[in-house]
Amino acid sequence: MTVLPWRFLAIAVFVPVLLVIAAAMVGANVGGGVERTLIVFFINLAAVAGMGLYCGNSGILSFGHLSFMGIAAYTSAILSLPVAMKNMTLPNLPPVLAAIHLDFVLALLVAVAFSMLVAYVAGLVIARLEGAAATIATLALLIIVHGVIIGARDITRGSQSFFGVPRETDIWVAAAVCAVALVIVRLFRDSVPGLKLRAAREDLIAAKANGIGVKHERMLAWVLSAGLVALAGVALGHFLGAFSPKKFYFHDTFALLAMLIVGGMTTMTGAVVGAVSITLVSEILRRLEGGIDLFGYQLPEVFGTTQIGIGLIILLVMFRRSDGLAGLDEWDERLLPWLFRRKVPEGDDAPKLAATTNDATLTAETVTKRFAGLIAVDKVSLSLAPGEIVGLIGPNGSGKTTLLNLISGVLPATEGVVKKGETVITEMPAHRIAGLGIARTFQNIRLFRTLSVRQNVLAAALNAWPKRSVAEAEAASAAALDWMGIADKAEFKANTLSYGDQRRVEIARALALEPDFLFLDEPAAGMNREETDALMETLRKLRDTLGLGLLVVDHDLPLIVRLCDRVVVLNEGKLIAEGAPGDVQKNPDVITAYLGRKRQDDIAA
Ligand SMILES: Nc1ncnc2c1ncn2[C@@H]1O[C@H](COP(=O)(O)OP(=O)(O)OP(=O)(O)O)[C@@H](O)[C@H]1O
Repeated sequence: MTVLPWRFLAIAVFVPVLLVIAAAMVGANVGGGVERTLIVFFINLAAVAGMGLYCGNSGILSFGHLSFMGIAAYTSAILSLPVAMKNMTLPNLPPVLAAIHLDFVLALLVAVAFSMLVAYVAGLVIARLEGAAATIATLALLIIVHGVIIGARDITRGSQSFFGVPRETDIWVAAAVCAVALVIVRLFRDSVPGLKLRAAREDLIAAKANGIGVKHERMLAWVLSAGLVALAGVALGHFLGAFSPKKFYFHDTFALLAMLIVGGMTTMTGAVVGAVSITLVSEILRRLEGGIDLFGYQLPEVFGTTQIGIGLIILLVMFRRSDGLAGLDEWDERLLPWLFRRKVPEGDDAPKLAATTNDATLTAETVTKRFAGLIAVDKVSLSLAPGEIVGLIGPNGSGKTTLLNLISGVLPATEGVVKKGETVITEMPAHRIAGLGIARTFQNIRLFRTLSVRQNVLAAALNAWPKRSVAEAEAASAAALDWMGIADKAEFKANTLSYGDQRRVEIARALALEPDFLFLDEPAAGMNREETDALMETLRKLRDTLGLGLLVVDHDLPLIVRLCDRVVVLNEGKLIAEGAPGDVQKNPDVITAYLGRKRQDDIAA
């Protein structure tokens, strides 16, 4: 399922496919060295794009993908080797394998499927890991697979060259492999799992708090990307005709990673730019490495020039453009931005957020949170009814944000129970709690910074429960943006907006989940008085129109007093007062603890 209309994506993939076909035609006509270089280029590009599908969308760099290239190349080679040849070169091959002889296409399909199966098994561990741990695990995978290939001598000829592989990869096969990889990578980026993964890549905590659980999406990206790299591996094996395990180890991992990093690993465009740049630079440096004649002066051979040169290019790109030469946008997003502008119906046809039908109360019963020696929240009980606006106040460090984190599942409670109606949600992961209709914003704005405003909100809207279609989620997103008055900024990147607008996007993102309860952590921070008043008006309207229960944390006391039906006061993790804003304001404990003696005098005056 894609989050962009198919006709847009058709344009986005049509151009690169056309370029691949054009390049293949040139290569086929010119022949010789150019054709060979182009074949290798297509195969490398397919592999880099495949790696980018996982690395770019998840934000996790992988050192392990060459293992899938190796697994696929060996599998396809063994399956397609003629039986007589196998008897001669692999006398100890298990009988089942010795008797099999598949044609190229069938061998390719089996090899890719087998590689994806291995990826799935490895993914049970790797796809659950985050950040550096995941990257290191992929490195371990590369080493393990390399060891297995060398160790399985009867099947792979160990570290010796595996030869006699039918040479089936011509320029058209390589071009087809490349085109398939580019199309799948581009489509995945704007698929529902692709958008969720990219959101989680930008901010995992915010993603979870907006209902985005990425376990399945990460596994899907891992297995799909392994499949594409495997496809490239089969093509490579049947192009070379002979290879050894070192072809699928560190040296080539470095070369492909260089393409990925230099081009930019988050896009298909980046894969193309990276593959073109590194191929060109490698070709030039390789010639230099062998020593060249420069205007009659013979330059000496300098071994290692290619590696050093590529290393320097990586350094330079990281220094000047850390997102890679192609940046974070696809070519179509950059050159054809009008493709992505959406017309939202207006007037009576304008999309609307549905009013909540929830009648369950949210309750926290004696919840406690201990951080090592510190008790941040100490046996606090709190309730929030549908349609109620509750203010949560207290001095700095009194435990307000921690309490929101406990109820929304961002932090596990040390003790206590949180329930929505009769449903206990204390042990639930944050994304499931969000799916149950409990949405929130953060004190330190947590947007998916490099995604557009529309994508930020849509990524959340897709997780509302019961499940809805992309069109319904888009309608909810448009309505949420309209509520917060930022519909006209839908195509802006979130990190380009003003502070106030970023806060509004965060609220719109939470609203797009069509929640029953909404927690706002300092929603007016950074807004001027006019903006704060407008926000208050919107929040009140949200309650009146949609029936939401709102829990608002803010240091702006006039806002809290004017907005809230009830106020809860924390001090040093303990609940010290609760009641109508007017009563709480006069409570001596609150005045002492929260406002201090000086303000006490001010208020009395
Ligand atoms: N992850 C954490 N690890 C250790 N201590 C923490 C953690 N999060 C919060 N604390 C501590 O818990 C206490 C309560 O912090 P919390 O952020 O909930 O207060 P707050 O009332 O929201 O403060 P503020 O108004 O300044 O945002 C503070 O002493 C804080 O330092």
